[in-house]
Amino acid sequence: MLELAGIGFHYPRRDWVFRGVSCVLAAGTATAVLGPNGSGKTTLVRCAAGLLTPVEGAVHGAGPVGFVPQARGGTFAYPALDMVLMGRARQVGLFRSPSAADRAAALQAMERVGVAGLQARPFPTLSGGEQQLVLIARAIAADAPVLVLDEPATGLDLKNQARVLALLAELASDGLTLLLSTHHPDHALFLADTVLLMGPDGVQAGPAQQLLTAPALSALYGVRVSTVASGAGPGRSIITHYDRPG
Ligand SMILES: Nc1ncnc2c1ncn2[C@@H]1O[C@H](COP(=O)(O)OP(=O)(O)OP(=O)(O)O)[C@@H](O)[C@H]1O
Repeated sequence: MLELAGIGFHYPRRDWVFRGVSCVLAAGTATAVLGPNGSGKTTLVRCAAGLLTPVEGAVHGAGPVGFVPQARGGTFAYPALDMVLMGRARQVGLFRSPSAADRAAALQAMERVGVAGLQARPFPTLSGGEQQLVLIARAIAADAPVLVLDEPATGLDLKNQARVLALLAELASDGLTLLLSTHHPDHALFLADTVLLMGPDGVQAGPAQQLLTAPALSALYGVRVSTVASGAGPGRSIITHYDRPG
């Protein structure tokens, strides 16, 4: 469980990114944050994960949070398995080496995400999508009751997007609390119980099925969007219409 209690944030000497965001994220549910580039999704999920301190309001949570950042290269050439083992820091403790059980948990997380075959590869030599999957495995290996993911599908092909969505749905049904930012309204429709829409007039929180409508998404992104019936998830998919100029 995680609660955002009236949180607001601005960077030093900058305008507010958002204010007054309140939302209760129950165990066993997924919450998706949507909004245009620069609307504050990363800032919000970093506040929720405890990586940034809100300027006003507070984040209440019980227990540790696993965090999946956006994959952006890597400075140190650790093997992918060692990257995932870093997720076990809480279990390993300071000044100790990972146990066989920690290595088994890391490997199991990599298998779940489908990247066990990459375990010996230096992290920076992996493709963007492969790095993203390894970072997801690292957060799963942490065994935290709350998982916060910043655009987890970025850089993933369609099959890996489907794999990650299915895995996240499974983790939510296992009882984890999930919070993710996404540029894919379809993913939010499939996965999320609750959405936070970061619009120019503030942040709207509510049930995904009520807020993810074609008019609301058209207004949020400033493009023509419609919904079609589909067999997947809640039975609706989102179509974006690309207009040629002239
Ligand atoms: N370290 C920082 N210092 C100052 N301003 C920042 C910093 N990080 C982000 N910002 C600004 O805060 C606002 C929100 O940024 P944020 O990265 O949270 O948006 P986002 O919705 O995640 O964007 P995107 O979809 O492009 O990833 C933007 O105007 C951005 O320029």
